[in-house]
Amino acid sequence: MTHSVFIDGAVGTTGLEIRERLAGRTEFDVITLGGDARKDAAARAQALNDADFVILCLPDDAAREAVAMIANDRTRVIDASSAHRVAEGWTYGFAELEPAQAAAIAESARVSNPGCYPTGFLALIRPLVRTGLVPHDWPLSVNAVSGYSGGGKAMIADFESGEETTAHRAYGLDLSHKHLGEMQRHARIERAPIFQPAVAHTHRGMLVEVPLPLHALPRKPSLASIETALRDAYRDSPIVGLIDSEETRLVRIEEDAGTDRMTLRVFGNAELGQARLIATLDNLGKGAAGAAVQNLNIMAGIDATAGLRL
Ligand SMILES: NC(=O)C1=CN([C@@H]2O[C@H](COP(=O)(O)OP(=O)(O)OC[C@H]3O[C@@H](n4cnc5c(N)ncnc54)[C@H](OP(=O)(O)O)[C@@H]3O)[C@@H](O)[C@H]2O)C=CC1
Ligand SMILES: CC(=O)N[C@@H](CCC(=O)OP(=O)(O)O)C(=O)O
Repeated sequence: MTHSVFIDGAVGTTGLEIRERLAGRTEFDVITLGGDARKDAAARAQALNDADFVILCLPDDAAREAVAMIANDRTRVIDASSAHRVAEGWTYGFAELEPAQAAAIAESARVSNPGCYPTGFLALIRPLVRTGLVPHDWPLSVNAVSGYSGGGKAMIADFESGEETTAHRAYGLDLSHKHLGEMQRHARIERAPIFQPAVAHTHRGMLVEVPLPLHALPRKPSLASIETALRDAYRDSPIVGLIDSEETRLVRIEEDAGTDRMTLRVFGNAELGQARLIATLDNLGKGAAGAAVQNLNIMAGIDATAGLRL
């Protein structure tokens, strides 16, 4: 059976990456709009209603508009934007997050892709909260660096034109980044973490870190118990995995760039009771296009890893 898939925003950074992953897939008939039609309301409304699946690779407002244009009960939506990540009636499209999440995605008509930073943060923290090693009210923080493609076409142009020459810049300085809501909601914690994002002068890739003072946590978990909780959570995943970090001395932002996988590592100093958890992923891979294609596969009842770069 062939499913029709309309990519709205197909010439943007995320849209192009999804097209590459779906090229040559016989299960899907990919529809895109070219030229003036790609922003023409009537052409988009028709494509949105004709398709079995729609993948929205648009700014938030345009994504909300696109959803409002769907006037049938058949078309199923995957939204790559941040418009619906904590919205009523939407399933959070992070298949590995909870034991029943992939099944919920498979049944859903409205799936929201996670943000790239929350993908790293939640992968590290949710299993620790679920198992009680980190309490729901613990004051968490997350430090993260992204490649500049995380800012889409506009940021790519800034860095590649030479207008922005920095090696590394911190932002989100008002501590109100748009990813806070989904981090809090889906980690199931009582307060948003202190989030310290930055952009590096590299095209793609991410390094997301959560520091944990183990000595101060109520259960005083060991590094080994943190590692076990994470290993157990992703034991069956071909996409998210914990690697043994004993011999690791450096972690590069590009570690998983160009792939759709995510790698977790636990470092620490047992004597001081301190841990440093690190996730690496590609902002355009598991952070965007890889997750969208994974969700599409799951919703279509196909092997979740089909077409992914692992
Ligand atoms: N880049 C990343 O790493 C990630 C991005 N995302 C999210 O994915 C979405 C897309 O981001 P990204 O690909 O980076 O952004 P880009 O700016 O690269 O692409 C967005 C595309 O949407 C098009 N567009 C804008 N408004 C409309 C409209 N009204 N109708 C039709 N097309 C429209 C733009 O057209 P034009 O070409 O004319 O500007 C552009 O091609 C965003 O919501 C972003 O937040 C999510 C995770 C990671
Ligand atoms: C480097 C950079 O600017 N990154 C983007 C997030 C990219 C991402 O996850 O996209 P969503 O907009 O879909 O959440 C930012 O911080 O706003």
